[in-house]
Amino acid sequence: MWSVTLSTAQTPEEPTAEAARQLPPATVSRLTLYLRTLNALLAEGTERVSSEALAESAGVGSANVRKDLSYLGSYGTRGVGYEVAHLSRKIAQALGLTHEWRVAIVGAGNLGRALARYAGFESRGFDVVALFDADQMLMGTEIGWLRVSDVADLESVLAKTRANMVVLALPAGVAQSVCDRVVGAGIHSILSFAPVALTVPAYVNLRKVDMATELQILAYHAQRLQDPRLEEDRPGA
Ligand SMILES: NC(=O)c1ccc[n+]([C@@H]2O[C@H](COP(=O)([O-])OP(=O)(O)OC[C@H]3O[C@@H](n4cnc5c(N)ncnc54)[C@H](O)[C@@H]3O)[C@@H](O)[C@H]2O)c1
Repeated sequence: MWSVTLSTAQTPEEPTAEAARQLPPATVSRLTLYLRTLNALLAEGTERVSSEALAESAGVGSANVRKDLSYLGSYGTRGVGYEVAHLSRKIAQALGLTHEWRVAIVGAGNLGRALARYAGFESRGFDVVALFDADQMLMGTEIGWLRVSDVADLESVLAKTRANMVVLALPAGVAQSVCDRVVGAGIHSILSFAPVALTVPAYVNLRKVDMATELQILAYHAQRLQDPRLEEDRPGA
């Protein structure tokens, strides 16, 4: 499962009580939201932000913000709030975004192509460095600023491009065997869109994106809100 180990020994500002601290998964998710907001504030030259303003823009409660940021040793100052640039740096550090993340996408179909063309990854710290497929018709074609590489050369291209993260945008039937090769090539961070359970060694971080499951969860909540027996659960009730 995804987890972030926060090293606390990097700068004098980090808490020193523990060598490393694991952030709760919900905190990790919210930190990404705060970071997006903070980066927008930085871009417009805002220097300080209150926990209330940060909470509102991230769509969470301000108590959550204070708790989440306290894991990072950032407590803000009453009446003054948080310093935007400092907090943005701290969150990026906690999320490992100060590392160089070089992402390879395997599968240059509808999804892989859309991901390869998406310009928004770079600004969030992820360089897409390679795109693979098995279809010989696609070899060498340009998608975004990448040329499709043959998956037969997976290991050598991953090494040459210094990729350290892989996205699998493959049919379910081939995902495990490609995943095994990716792990064998030394990649420890994998994001899979394939609708299949993949097995990886314990030292590999595997995340699965399943939009259909998310939609089902949304449908469940929508249906609950329509149930007359649950009147009191409705917003504004
Ligand atoms: N999780 C989600 O929310 C979500 C959303 C959309 C699609 N998907 C899944 O993502 C995957 C890709 O979807 P798509 O619409 O792009 O499919 P697609 O059929 O358009 O693309 C799949 C690509 O994988 C390539 N491929 C097949 N075997 C390969 C191999 N061994 N090595 C490298 N490339 C290989 C094919 O040539 C093709 O270009 C599917 O499994 C789909 O179910 C998931």
